[in-house]
Amino acid sequence: MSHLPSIQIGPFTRAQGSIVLPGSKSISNRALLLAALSTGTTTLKNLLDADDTQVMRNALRQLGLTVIDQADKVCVVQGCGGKFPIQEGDLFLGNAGTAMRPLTAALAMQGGNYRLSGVARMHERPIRDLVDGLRQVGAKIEYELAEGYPPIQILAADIQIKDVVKVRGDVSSQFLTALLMALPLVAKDPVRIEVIGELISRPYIDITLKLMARFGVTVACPDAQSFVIPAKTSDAVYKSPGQLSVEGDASSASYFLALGAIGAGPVRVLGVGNDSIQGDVAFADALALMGANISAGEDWIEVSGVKNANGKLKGITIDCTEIPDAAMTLAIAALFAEGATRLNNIASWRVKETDRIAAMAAELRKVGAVVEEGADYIVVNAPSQGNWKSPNEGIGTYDDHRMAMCFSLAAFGPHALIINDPNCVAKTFPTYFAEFTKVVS
Ligand SMILES: O=C(O)C1=C[C@@H](OP(=O)(O)O)[C@@H](O)[C@H](O)C1
Ligand SMILES: C=C(OP(=O)(O)O)C(=O)O
Repeated sequence: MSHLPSIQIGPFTRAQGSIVLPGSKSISNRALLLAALSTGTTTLKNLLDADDTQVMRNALRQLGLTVIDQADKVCVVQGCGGKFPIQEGDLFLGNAGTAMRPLTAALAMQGGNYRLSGVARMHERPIRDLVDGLRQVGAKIEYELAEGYPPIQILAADIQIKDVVKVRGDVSSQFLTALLMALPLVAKDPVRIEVIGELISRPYIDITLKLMARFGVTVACPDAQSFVIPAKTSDAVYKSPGQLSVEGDASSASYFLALGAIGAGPVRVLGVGNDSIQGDVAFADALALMGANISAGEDWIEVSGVKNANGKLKGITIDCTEIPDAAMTLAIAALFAEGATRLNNIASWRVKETDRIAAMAAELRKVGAVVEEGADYIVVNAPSQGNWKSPNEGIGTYDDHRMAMCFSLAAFGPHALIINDPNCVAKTFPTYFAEFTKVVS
């Protein structure tokens, strides 16, 4: 997508309306890979159409899969029964963690030769814990540039499955997700994956387990740190469920829910609700703690203003380990809150699309907020009366879709705001600004 240098938006005072959410990135990329690895044909409905899912689809096509995009966000995948038709390739995976990490593990099980690379930032995002996990079962993986980071080369190897595979879970949950999805391809006997140390972003593991179950593989969880993959009973482990509907993206929902609170609402998101399998729906609970008026049904959530007597949100202290992505939206909601908002346990922000703690602190300060940042936390105090600013150079977005989407909400301050490189939203939500414009005034 072409990159618009910048846009000017706001100032806005009202937000009202409803939005049909694009499909969940996390569910879309898992479903694409599992459909590719399974026997049978899978029709995926409401698949996210964005950069992250495009690189996954392209990679699968390069590996010899038939992946057909149809009208109305339907995508049909013909599964290969576990063995990719093409056993070599040079795959470009952009900045999609949900493509890079799971594909690394699935390809390491294939016995072929592959190279995986991405954009410059992807080459600064860690993958060592996953590679260490895969090496325990005999995978041959080499780092092309810096040790511990993509690009990587996967070399043909004889996979020797072990009873126990250990993986660290404190840098990214995507390493465990990748092992969970890949090891059933080779498990002649049950394999136990043991998580060493803390497991962050746990709700994403639950998404993985639920989707694997939809494709016929049930993982047992004897305790919070252990996952037992069953022995494969036939050559093809994953079986297509036929059809799968992708929920709306709960992280994308967070911007509109926050709008409903700061712009009086009501703003309703359609596509996620009480029945969601995504951890980021808990963002609505965090917003409720700040004083927002929330209601929800099976597949919708609505926010209509704030119930606090002074009509303002109030600052909270909250552990964000389970909602790393939506937590960024809390940092922006803090601009409209009375009292400090402290987000704890967000160390993983530093290894995502950009160093999100540093980026968030720098740009929040530009609009006048008083910010304290630490290794794994951020404290945000709203600009005091008369101290809101609108930087002439614009708000930097650091090629991070969430920075652009978050800072669109800062246009509810007293000034118009320039957002630089707004098209970086294409990673997960290409139509974000068009949808945003429909609900704000
Ligand atoms: O597995 C997933 O779909 C994701 C896991 C999370 O990453 P970490 O586990 O690295 O926190 C999240 O931030 C990312 O956007 C999507
Ligand atoms: C961290 C994110 O992406 P990724 O899937 O690339 O890790 C994100 O979307 O906020």
